[in-house]
Amino acid sequence: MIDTQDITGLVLAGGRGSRMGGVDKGLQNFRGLPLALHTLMRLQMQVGHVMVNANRNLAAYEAFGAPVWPDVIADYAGPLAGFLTGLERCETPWMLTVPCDTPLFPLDLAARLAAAADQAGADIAMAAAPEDDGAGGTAVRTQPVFCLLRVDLLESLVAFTQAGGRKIDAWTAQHQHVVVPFDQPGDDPLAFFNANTLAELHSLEGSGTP
Ligand SMILES: Nc1nc2c(ncn2[C@@H]2O[C@H](COP(=O)(O)OP(=O)(O)OP(=O)(O)O)[C@@H](O)[C@H]2O)c(=O)[nH]1
Ligand SMILES: [Mg+2]
Repeated sequence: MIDTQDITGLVLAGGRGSRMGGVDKGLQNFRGLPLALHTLMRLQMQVGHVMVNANRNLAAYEAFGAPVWPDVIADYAGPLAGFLTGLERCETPWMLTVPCDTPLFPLDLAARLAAAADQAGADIAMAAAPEDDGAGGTAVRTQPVFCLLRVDLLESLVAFTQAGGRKIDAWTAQHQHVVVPFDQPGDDPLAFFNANTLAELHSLEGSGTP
């Protein structure tokens, strides 16, 4: 059994935030708190340890009280650069990544990913959730930035990124992985809605979901 206390949660806040006008997304206000702090608190109650990956305004992130690590590879190489940075710093056997722009993510994310990884004997468990399919319906899509992974995959990720790899799916496909759908009765349809623009952030802030 994977003990959720053996998981370190990593808040991914290292992006450019270009669709938000280039602001530091994690520091935008959400229900009275910086978005990344809201995310950190929601993650902290699910796992044993937490840390933050950020590339700007590091002092503001450090004020949250958790360790803050900037990308170990340069030039905003994408979320996988955050995975790599976290794996290098992680001191528990498992790490769970969560992006800072999806503040209503499930309160049972860590527990369900851990249970599925256990059951499948997998090294990686990723969430999947219903999304607009662009044709008036919904389709369940993998949300690869919600990723529980074994920390001993570090060497593999170093090799993948050194060879120029940047796509999360291309890397996870090389390992035993399981996809966990969060589309069960009782699952919040807004849980994986990510705010890429300020308008999206404000609409999420006003939703009834706690
Ligand atoms: N460490 C790190 N994280 C990143 C990078 N790019 C994106 N992310 C993170 O990956 C998650 C998903 O990112 P997106 O919403 O696609 O990108 P973003 O940079 O936040 O915003 P856009 O520039 O508008 O795409 C967010 O949590 C980002 O903080 C990067 O270069 N380095
Ligand atoms: Mg996003």
